[in-house]
Amino acid sequence: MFYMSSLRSSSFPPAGPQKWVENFPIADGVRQSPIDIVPGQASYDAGLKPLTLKYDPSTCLDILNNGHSVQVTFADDTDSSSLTDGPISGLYRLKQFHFHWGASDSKGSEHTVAGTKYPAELHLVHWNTKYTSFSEAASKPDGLAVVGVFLKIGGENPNLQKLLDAFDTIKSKGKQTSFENFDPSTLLPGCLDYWTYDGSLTTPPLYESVTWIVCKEPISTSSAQMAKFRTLLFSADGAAQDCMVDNYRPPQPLKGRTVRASFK
Ligand SMILES: NS(=O)(=O)c1cccc(F)c1F
Ligand SMILES: [Zn+2]
Repeated sequence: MFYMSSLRSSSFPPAGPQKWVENFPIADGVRQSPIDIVPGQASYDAGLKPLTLKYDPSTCLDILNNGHSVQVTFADDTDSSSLTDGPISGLYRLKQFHFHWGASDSKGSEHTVAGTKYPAELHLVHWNTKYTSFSEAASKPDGLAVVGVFLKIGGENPNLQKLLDAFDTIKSKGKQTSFENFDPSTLLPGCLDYWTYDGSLTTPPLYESVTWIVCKEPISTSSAQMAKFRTLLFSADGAAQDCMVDNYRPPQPLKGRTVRASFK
């Protein structure tokens, strides 16, 4: 079960990342995410294949404020939107994508690159079809593969704008609206060079079930577009307004893990 409910007031999630270990002891586990990626310490692996991402826009269903992020959900009853190759074996189906961002443009990403924080990070969540569902896969060591894409401040991103235009209708926690025919590949960078390592969900229940695939090249967003993310609320309609910002977990200890690079 994701995002255990809590009696506390709304914040990312109920209590900050420093408190999660109380209810989720795996928070201090051996393969926690995110991490700081140090390019000079990554190992180039010539055996790593390029990513194969095949997304069918007709599988796009809706956009949701789940009280922790904005999430776009996909129909995952067929292989129409999938990830293959890269560091994984088999086929993983796209389930959802969501974002993490900061209260200002100086922070917001979960992974960092040699200590550099980006203003936001996109996560495309896929589950291993050797299992029967996302829920079954979510707790298995090879259950999930998440593609992470950094957002940097630059020109306005017209593809991202399609999402932002829906935000006024999903301002508060629990709001969702139909969102059809969106192609998530329009949010991918031109170059799909990546770093990969074994990690976890970055939010409770923090399952150590994720093969992380973090793209080296960021996509662009404007400062005005980042401001739009910050108009979303952690809080539900009628509750005191709690701006949805800083919904990122800071980097966690590497604990001896190797980060591999698909590029020299
Ligand atoms: N931030 S995250 O990509 O690790 C993530 C969060 C919630 C559910 C997930 F399946 C997931 F992968
Ligand atoms: Zn995420």
